[in-house]
Parts: sequence; structure tokens; C-alpha cells
Amino acid sequence: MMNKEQYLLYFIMGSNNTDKDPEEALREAVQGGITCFQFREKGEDAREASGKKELAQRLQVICREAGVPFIVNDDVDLALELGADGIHAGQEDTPLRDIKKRCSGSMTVGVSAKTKAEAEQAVQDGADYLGAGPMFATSTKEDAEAPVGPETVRMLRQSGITLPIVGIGGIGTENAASVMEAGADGVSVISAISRAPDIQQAAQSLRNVLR
Ligand SMILES: Cc1ncsc1CCOP(=O)(O)O
Ligand SMILES: C=C1C=NC(C(F)(F)F)=NC1=N
Ligand SMILES: [Mg+2]
Repeated sequence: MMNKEQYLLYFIMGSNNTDKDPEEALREAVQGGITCFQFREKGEDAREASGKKELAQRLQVICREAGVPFIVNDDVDLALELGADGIHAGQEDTPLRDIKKRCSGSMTVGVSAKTKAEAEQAVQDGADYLGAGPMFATSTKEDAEAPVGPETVRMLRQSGITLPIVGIGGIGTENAASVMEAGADGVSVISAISRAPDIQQAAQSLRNVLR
């Protein structure tokens, strides 16, 4: 199970989020100080089946060596096969109740939630953390909805949600602090790190503005 500090800089990446070798990209991000990693192999050119599993296994080794939690997006079978540290489910993905039935108590389960109702349902279903967003405009998630802003994090806190919350969507060094100030435990980032010319530097710069 993860402690709150591990959500501080939650990197998410799949092979189509970087022009670099994904393993090299993750190594640099780990060097730069990410505190958690989610393997999210989705969208155009995403690898499937054995290609996806092989890549996941290699990224999992990098995380294990660094003591960084390895979380799988959406694919419960893969998460279980790999013995991942956690799984992340979107609102349109496998219902949390079904995931919890299949996953041992030691697996961290995260849910996307942007409304009070979604958050309260997730708490009731036993979620360990919430991903709220998109905080700002993003072109990384093809079907991202309109940005909701950090005020959504503040609203969830004011609604009494005490679960760890990470903000996600369009986050970089210039706006990460506003997400933390709104009450998030961390920020989740894809392109500000995965598309950076110097990935290690990008991760380090984000760490520096977070704490
Ligand atoms: C997966 C996801 N969910 C909401 S926005 C998003 C994409 C975040 O990517 P980026 O950090 O590049 O904006
Ligand atoms: C759609 C998503 C929303 N939030 C998160 C996280 F940051 F991990 F909470 N991951 C996702 N894949
Ligand atoms: Mg999803």
C-alpha cells in the first residue's frame, strides 16, 4: 500500500507518449525524482498483447530497482499477471467493485473522479486514491473533457474527501503549485516529462516546485 508522499510526482507514460526508448525515458524520469509510475499503453500506435506485456515487464523492473510504485492503467489482467503495485481505473473502465474482488488487499487501486458524486462512490467502493482532471488543457488524452481546474480539488476537499488526490491534465512547472495549493497530494504528469528534451531535468524541475 502506498503512503501519501508517494503521490507527489506521479509520472504516467506509454510508448506513444515519447519519441525516446520508453525504458530510457523512464530511467531518466526516475533519476529526476518521480515518486510513482503508471504504465498507460493506450491510443494510436499503442502496443498490444505480448508487446504490451513485455514492455510493461521491463518498465516494472526499472521501478522495482528504484523503489518506485508501478501502477497499470485500466488493464486488470495485466496488473494481476505482473503483480503490479496498483491499478488505475477510469470512470468508463472496469467498475471498482469488480477490480477489488480480483485484486489482493495489498494492491493500490485508483479511480478517476471529478465530481463529488464520483468521488463519494469511489470512497464507498474502496478506492485508495483519486485522479482529478483534466486540471488544464491537454492534448495527450484524445477524449479528454473540458478542463475543470484546481478548484475541483478544492471542492472535493471541501466535500470532505480525505483520500489522496492527484491532479492530472496539462500540468507543468508553471501550474503544478496551484494544484498542490488547492489541496492535492501530488500531480500526475505525462507530456511535461515524457516529451521534454531532458527528461531528468524536467522531472527534477517539477520536484523543485512541488517541495
Ligand atoms: C490521462 C489523462 N487523464 C486526464 S488528462 C490526461 C492526460 C494528461 O497528460 P498531460 O500531462 O500530457 O497533459
Ligand atoms: C485517466 C487517468 C486519471 N488519473 C490518473 C491518475 F493520475 F493516476 F490518478 N490516471 C489516469 N490514467
Ligand atoms: Mg481509463
